[in-house]
Amino acid sequence: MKIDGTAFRSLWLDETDHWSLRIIDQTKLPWALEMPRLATLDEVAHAISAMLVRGAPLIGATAAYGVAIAMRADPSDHALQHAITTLAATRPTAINLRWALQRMQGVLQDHPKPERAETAYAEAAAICDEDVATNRAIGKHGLALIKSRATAGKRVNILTHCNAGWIATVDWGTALAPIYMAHDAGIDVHVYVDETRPRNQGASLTAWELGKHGVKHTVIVDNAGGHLMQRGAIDMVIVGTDRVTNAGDVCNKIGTYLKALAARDNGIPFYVALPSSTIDWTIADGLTDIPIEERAATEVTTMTGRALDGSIATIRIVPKDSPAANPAFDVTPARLVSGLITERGICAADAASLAAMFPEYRTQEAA
Ligand SMILES: CSC[C@H]1O[C@H](OP(=O)(O)O)[C@H](O)[C@@H]1O
Repeated sequence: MKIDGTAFRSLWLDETDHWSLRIIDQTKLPWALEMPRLATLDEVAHAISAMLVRGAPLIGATAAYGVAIAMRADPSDHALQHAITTLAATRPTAINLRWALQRMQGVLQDHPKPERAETAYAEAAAICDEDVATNRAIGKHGLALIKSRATAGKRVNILTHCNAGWIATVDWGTALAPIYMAHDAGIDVHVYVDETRPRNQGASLTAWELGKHGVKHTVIVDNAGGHLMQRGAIDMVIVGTDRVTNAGDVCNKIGTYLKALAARDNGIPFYVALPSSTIDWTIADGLTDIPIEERAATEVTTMTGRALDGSIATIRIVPKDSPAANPAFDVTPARLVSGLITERGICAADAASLAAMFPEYRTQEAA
């Protein structure tokens, strides 16, 4: 995607030191565009756990380069296992992290040590290029859904939750890819952007992305979505996901389940956009088998933003002695999902449809 006319991916190898990684620090958006360099395994691990980079596919791609950076420092078996273990521990919910690390380990574990670094960088680059192509395909399949609702030039109003845009992936995004393509095709599309407390990925990231691309949008508080659906203001919902089970249960940012319930109650289609790397073929029941990340209470009790004097400030919004809980994801049962927008097409959220669309992945036993 472009930022003020310049083409960007969410991560890239440093222009001078080709072994280190450059990222967009998403904790600084939309106030500042900072692109720090990650040169060590620990710097990559911190960038993922502290959400400088976030979004399931981007977490996986960044971790893949984390393995490559580790291999350049030390290509030993011990260093490879340490890198895999360190990166796997950064965030528990997005399956793309495990998928990418298993892929890197599979390529490297029996590979000659002197060639491990070069091979690791090549595999990480392949993961990134595949992600861009996959998301472009998701966009095209999702575009058809939006087109079907743009009858007679009618504006299509779409609600999305959190950020599943190009900065949650290597490029294009998942839930936002169809929206970008609809906008570029001249369809009158408007997006209601859930702010997405407590990290405000919608207010800070989705709004920033859509604004940079010229897509009409309105930021709303998380609790307004149901009200807008009841009053006919929403034509469809498209969200991203961090993990889908082999039976179609969807794990996504906290609050997604409530939007799915409101959509079902109002007869509004609820779509989930995802690459097949986000499907966990080893589990069926999302409620019992997907680990839900519990993040720091301070993400709930404080807020960070730009003060009116232009400075970046963090303020407390909860009494000092009040405890806070911060589950970062929830699970939407497959029965509430209208369809899964994948790189191979629209798939019903059920085991048979997923197995038919991805026959090579047959349901697997948990590792
Ligand atoms: C394209 S995956 C986007 C997915 O990841 C986000 O989680 P986080 O911001 O915590 O990494 C959110 O659940 C999005 O839907």
